[in-house]
Amino acid sequence: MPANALDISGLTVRHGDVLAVDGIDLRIGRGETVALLGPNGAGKSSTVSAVLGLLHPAAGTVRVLDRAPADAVRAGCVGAMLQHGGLPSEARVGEVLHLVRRSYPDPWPLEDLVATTGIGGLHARPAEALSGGQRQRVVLALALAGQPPLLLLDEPTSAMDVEGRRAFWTTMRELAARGTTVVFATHHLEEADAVADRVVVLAGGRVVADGSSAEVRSAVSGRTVRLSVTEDADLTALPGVLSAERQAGTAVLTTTDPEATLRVLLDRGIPLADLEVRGASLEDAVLTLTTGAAR
Ligand SMILES: Nc1ncnc2c1ncn2[C@@H]1O[C@H](COP(=O)(O)OP(=O)(O)OP(=O)(O)O)[C@@H](O)[C@H]1O
Repeated sequence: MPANALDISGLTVRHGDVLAVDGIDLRIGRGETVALLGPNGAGKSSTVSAVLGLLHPAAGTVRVLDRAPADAVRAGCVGAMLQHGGLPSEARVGEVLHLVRRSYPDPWPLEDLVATTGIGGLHARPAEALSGGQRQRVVLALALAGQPPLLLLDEPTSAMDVEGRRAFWTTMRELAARGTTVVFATHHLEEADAVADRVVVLAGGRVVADGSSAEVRSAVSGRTVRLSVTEDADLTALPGVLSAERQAGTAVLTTTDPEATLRVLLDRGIPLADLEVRGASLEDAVLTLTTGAAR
């Protein structure tokens, strides 16, 4: 059995004149749950498309479970949810599910699949009559129908409500616990933080960070200090402070030395009302890492 679910070397993807992916190397081991993060246009979807064999790289190689992408897909090793994944509009959900399950040698048992993806009650519904979130759940069911060892998900929860998202990530955690490799692109950084054991940050078609969420967050120095302040509070020349903003009576300070900053605030007689000190969030880290890196 191959050790890696994905082996990407020097992957370069062009769409006409646009260099979407600029020579990335990425190895993802079996059973990992990996979030692909980065701003619009960073190259996440293009990478996913190359892994699915939907486009030809301009350079580099992609191996999926030690096979060429199209072979891996044909062998039923990959389940995918794409941003623009279509469903035949007039076909009923039950029919599509039946057809897709039938094409796999060892399909996911129907009742369990329906319960897991929360699509009970949608069987007789034509695809065109589904809400955005329902459609995403049906597409998930289709992606899981063959019990693939690798799941590739491009913004899978973008149309789901809070409950749908929670259920979705619970399913993903269960799949990961069973050894499924899950690779997902998202703009919901709190989901990546909670679910992924590794995050890969892309910007301008390159990998700008790769590690656990804690590692990526720690690459960004600075803590955020928030406190309620009056208009005349002097926030100038505070030690350690990289940036200071006021937002409707709240001061937001980014500082490399919260203790020194707070000591001087106290010396100036500024009360530490509603004080909150926190480390960089994944969102702060991704913003810092990708600002200026995108083309
Ligand atoms: N079919 C296409 N034709 C021309 N340019 C494209 C095409 N698809 C993507 N691009 C360009 O390639 C670059 C990378 O796009 P890609 O969709 O891979 O980024 P992304 O990180 O998935 O972005 P998003 O978060 O907005 O989905 C962008 O500059 C985009 O405009």
